[in-house]
Amino acid sequence: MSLKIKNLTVRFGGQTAVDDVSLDVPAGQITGLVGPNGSGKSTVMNAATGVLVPDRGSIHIKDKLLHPGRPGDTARAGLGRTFQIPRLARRLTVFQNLLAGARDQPGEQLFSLFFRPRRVADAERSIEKRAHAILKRIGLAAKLNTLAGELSGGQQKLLTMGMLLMSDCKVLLLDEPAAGVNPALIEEQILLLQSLRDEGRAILLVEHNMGMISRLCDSVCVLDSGIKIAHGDPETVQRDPRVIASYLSMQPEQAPAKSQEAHQ
Ligand SMILES: Nc1ncnc2c1ncn2[C@@H]1O[C@H](COP(=O)(O)OP(=O)(O)OP(=O)(O)O)[C@@H](O)[C@H]1O
Repeated sequence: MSLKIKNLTVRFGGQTAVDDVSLDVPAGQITGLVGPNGSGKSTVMNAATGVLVPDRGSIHIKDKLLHPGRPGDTARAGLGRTFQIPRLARRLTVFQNLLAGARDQPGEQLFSLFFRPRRVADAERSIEKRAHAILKRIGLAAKLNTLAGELSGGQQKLLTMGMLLMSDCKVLLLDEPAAGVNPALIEEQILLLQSLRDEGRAILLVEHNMGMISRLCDSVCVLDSGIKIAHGDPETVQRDPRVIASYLSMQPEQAPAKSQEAHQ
């Protein structure tokens, strides 16, 4: 299942945050979305998830046009996202957070709850089984009873990815999964993302960590002031003079070299 963003333009008042950006996020690939702070990456993500209605352009999943401003429809179509700051129920356990990530649980419907109790119990057992398998996969099996708020930042990010897997999202938008995460957990994230790609999921990865981008991405799209200035394989893009110029004009704390240091 692929994601296509066509001719996206988003304005905030007089400011154009994203200017006629088109982007394909194919199934079975990891597509990077990079650019200096304020270049429009989150705005693209917000338009793709349907929480933001663009001034122009359209979003398609598996060639089906999505109606802007209807995030519920977008989620049902199989798209899920994580955030720079993980959104979790911090006072629930890791396992409870995962269970909350499952969609279409029959126990949520009063009719099923009262008149089809066996079906509800069977569904709950299968959801719990899936949650255990996902816990293993994200490396948090030993933490199932830990409160989500007590996990490290990196573990919280792994948990939010696990929640997307609970709802079996086929298109994953990941917002800076490596930011503030220790190098050992970044390695776990990389292995997880490679396996998700190999399963045929489409992944859009927003990340300042250029080491992670180079290792993982099949292609990279670079934004600068809302404009797409380059798109291609990571090596070619990093040698592109417009990309170099764009990053050279960044503040030192945003520059890719710093992210690479954090990665090493
Ligand atoms: N809700 C909003 N209202 C007004 N301006 C906004 C809004 N959201 C974003 N912007 C502006 O749009 C531009 C693009 O912002 P955006 O957050 O998409 O960039 P970004 O590349 O994700 O940045 P960062 O790397 O810091 O997360 C910025 O100039 C920002 O100030």
